[in-house]
Amino acid sequence: MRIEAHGLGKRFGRDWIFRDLTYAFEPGSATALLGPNGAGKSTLLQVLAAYTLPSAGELRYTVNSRAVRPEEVAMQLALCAPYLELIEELTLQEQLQFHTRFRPLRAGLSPAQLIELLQLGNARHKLIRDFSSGMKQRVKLGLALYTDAPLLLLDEPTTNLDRAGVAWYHEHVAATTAGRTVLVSSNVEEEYAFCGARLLVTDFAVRRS
Ligand SMILES: Nc1ncnc2c1ncn2[C@@H]1O[C@H](COP(=O)(O)OP(=O)(O)OP(=O)(O)O)[C@@H](O)[C@H]1O
Repeated sequence: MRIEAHGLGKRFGRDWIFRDLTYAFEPGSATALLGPNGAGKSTLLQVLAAYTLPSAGELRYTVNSRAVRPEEVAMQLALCAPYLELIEELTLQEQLQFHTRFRPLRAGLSPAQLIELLQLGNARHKLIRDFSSGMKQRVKLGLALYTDAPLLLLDEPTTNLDRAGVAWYHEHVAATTAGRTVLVSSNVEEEYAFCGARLLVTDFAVRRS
């Protein structure tokens, strides 16, 4: 997916979080959205995902030269973010089956195959509620990486992962990002090191005099 932002701005009340952001995110590129806590990385990600309306400027989305309306973007993206919840009352297998009723996985992958890729075969019948925070993060990441979508959004992707989990993340990011438009909102160098482009949100902050 190509995302073109022209003069993009977002404010909450009277406070501008960023302003005058003009940038093109290209298919096959991975971009890190960087900045200190509270800079507006997650807000920018949500505006680009068309989850939140911008306060100024325009966004244009295209997939294979076809224009995509903002309300259609949700079905073209895969997202892993701390504010996105799994369904605690389902088992892992039920969660993946539920997800694939609405969104297919890449390359015809089945929920059972994804459970193997997640290395969570022993937990397939366990309730998500009883998963550790690192196990939940691995499921959220696996669903985002392996959902068939041209836009992949990762917000603080290695949250709660141990060393083995971070290694799993690197292996599966490398296997799934080719050809997609990837945005990573992060403060942790090792989770966005693979990104070829960097966008510092504070470059678009509104200075107060
Ligand atoms: N719905 C909202 N209403 C009002 N202010 C908001 C809202 N969402 C975010 N903000 C404010 O916007 C600013 C940017 O927040 P955001 O979460 O985008 O930052 P961030 O760079 O992702 O931070 P972190 O690194 O801590 O995750 C913060 O000052 C935050 O309080």
